[in-house]
Amino acid sequence: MELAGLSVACAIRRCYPPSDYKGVLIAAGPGNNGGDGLVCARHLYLFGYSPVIYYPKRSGSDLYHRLVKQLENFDIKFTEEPEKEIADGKVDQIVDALFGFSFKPPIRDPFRFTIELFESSKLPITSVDIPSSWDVNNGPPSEGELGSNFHPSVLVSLTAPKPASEYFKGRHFLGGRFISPKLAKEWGFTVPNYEGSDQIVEYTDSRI
Ligand SMILES: NC(=O)C1=CN([C@@H]2O[C@H](COP(=O)(O)OP(=O)(O)OC[C@H]3O[C@@H](n4cnc5c(N)ncnc54)[C@H](O)[C@@H]3O)[C@@H](O)[C@H]2O)[C@@H](O)CC1
Repeated sequence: MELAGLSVACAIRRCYPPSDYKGVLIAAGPGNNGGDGLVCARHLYLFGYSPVIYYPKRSGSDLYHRLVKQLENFDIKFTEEPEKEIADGKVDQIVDALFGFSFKPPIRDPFRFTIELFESSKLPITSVDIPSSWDVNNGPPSEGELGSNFHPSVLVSLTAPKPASEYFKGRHFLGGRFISPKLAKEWGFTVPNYEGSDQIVEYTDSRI
């Protein structure tokens, strides 16, 4: 989770630098995808961004309490009103860390509101592992359903791209520099040649 969140922060740093996109709203869901978002928020802060976190359904586990505590130690702000942060001009970009591969439709509250916010927003959005509301295998919901108009500008696939990424049209990165060649072979993944201290590789790159 730590390296996954760092990978996402590195992709954001490459696409949307803090000089132009300082204010970041991180929408964190109740599972591990949300945990990646919480870790990402901490790294974004350390990279010079001003993160604000919307985390409406908190996990009760100790790991998540500790992630929240680390954020509080940096005085990183939590909000219950992400739409107000956007309306007040405090947000230049959004991180979608609501759901990853364990999402099962239909979307339940309070997340319907968040997907509507994503769909109506003109701000750049980076999705963690899978765009939230998309099915891990079949991609975006059918036309007319909530989420069918949600098309983030950046996707950071973790460990390996999921089938849904074939429907994605923006900048696509692979992150998660923690898989051993042995495990990759067992599971049929391709591990790219991450350069130097890089945590991500972009899918236009011959190293993947
Ligand atoms: N290789 C791996 O397994 C890794 C996984 N990671 C992250 O873990 C994610 C998967 O994490 P999880 O399995 O915890 O699951 P998710 O974080 O994808 O989502 C599960 C949570 O979403 C809720 N949920 C599911 N469908 C819903 C719906 N329709 N409406 C409202 N709530 C809904 C569930 O109740 C559960 O709390 C990945 O996508 C990735 O982001 C990374 O941390 C790194 C490595």
